[in-house]
Amino acid sequence: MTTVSSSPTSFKLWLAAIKPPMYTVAIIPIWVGTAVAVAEQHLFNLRIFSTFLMAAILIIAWLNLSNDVFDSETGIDKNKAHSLVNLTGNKSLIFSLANLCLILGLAGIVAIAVWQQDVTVLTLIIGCCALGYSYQGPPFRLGYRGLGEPICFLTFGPMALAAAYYSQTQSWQGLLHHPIPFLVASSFIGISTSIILFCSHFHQVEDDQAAGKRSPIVRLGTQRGATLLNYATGLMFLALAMAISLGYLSPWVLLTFLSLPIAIQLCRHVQRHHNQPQQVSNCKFIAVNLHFLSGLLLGIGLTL
Ligand SMILES: C/C(=C\COP(=O)(O)OP(=O)(O)O)CCC[C@H](C)CCC[C@H](C)CCCC(C)C
Ligand SMILES: O=C(O)C1=CC(=O)c2ccccc2C1=O
Repeated sequence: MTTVSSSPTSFKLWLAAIKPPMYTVAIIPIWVGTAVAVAEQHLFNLRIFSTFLMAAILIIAWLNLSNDVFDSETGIDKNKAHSLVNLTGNKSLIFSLANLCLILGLAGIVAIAVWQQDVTVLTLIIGCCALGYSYQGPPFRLGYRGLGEPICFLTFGPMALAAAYYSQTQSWQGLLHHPIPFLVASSFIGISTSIILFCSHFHQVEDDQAAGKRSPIVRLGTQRGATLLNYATGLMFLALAMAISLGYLSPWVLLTFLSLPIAIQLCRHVQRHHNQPQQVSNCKFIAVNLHFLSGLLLGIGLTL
């Protein structure tokens, strides 16, 4: 078990275990789902938005803390010094903290349901959490079968954006009349979030194989994984460009293309280092930068 000291290395390990940049995955779907509502219905409720944002951050904290707990049970994290379970040596403490985050996060969503007298948002978010659990928790552990990316697409894309949209509008009317902006925006965010998860597998092939985890990179190999990353990234921006040129999205959405250099940096980096675990290990954080900047700009573009 790793001993906890107060050296700079230990500080870095704690930072890597807590993963502050990863919390942007909670912010962006709420931001973009709300932006679609603002663009279509000219509605914005700050109390609902800020409550939803805090609840989403707590749900991501649950997801990450419980991931370390469940992974400690399969042995997949035995070489991972920046696992919170390895750092503290106290699995039940981390599990209790995870459950506290989930309860507080869901309490925020329940508050929205009570204020609005409507359980639609709560139902969608409970669905997201159940799918998040099925990714990593027993007896499902669907991530071990390579199903993480489709789950990630569905939950962080259409489901989370629909929940954020509905929390502002309390109606599906606008979406039913003009579904294209929602479909394009939610696919964009679904793909960019799945790219983060996809990139997190490149440097872990050996540990994943040893623990019986059939991640997409274990299944495809790193070279084909790098090629698939190019296609997924290209598709994301191509769909956006088509929706803008066909007049479904405002030209302001072109602002999103300011994040294209990060997409190019990510694809080049992975193409060059896909089979060098040490060098490719930071690609997940390039993917986080791409997801954050593109999502931020997409939300701004939609509301202008
Ligand atoms: C915990 C996740 C990935 C870590 O996976 P892995 O074990 O391979 O990595 P480590 O090496 O770091 O251990 C993310 C998994 C995401 C999951 C497929 C879907 C989660 C859905 C969320 C609950 C949705 C929340 C929506 C929110 C905005 C309200
Ligand atoms: O620790 C990780 O690798 C991830 C954590 C996380 O919360 C997340 C959320 C959405 C997509 C990917 C990821 C991770 O890869």
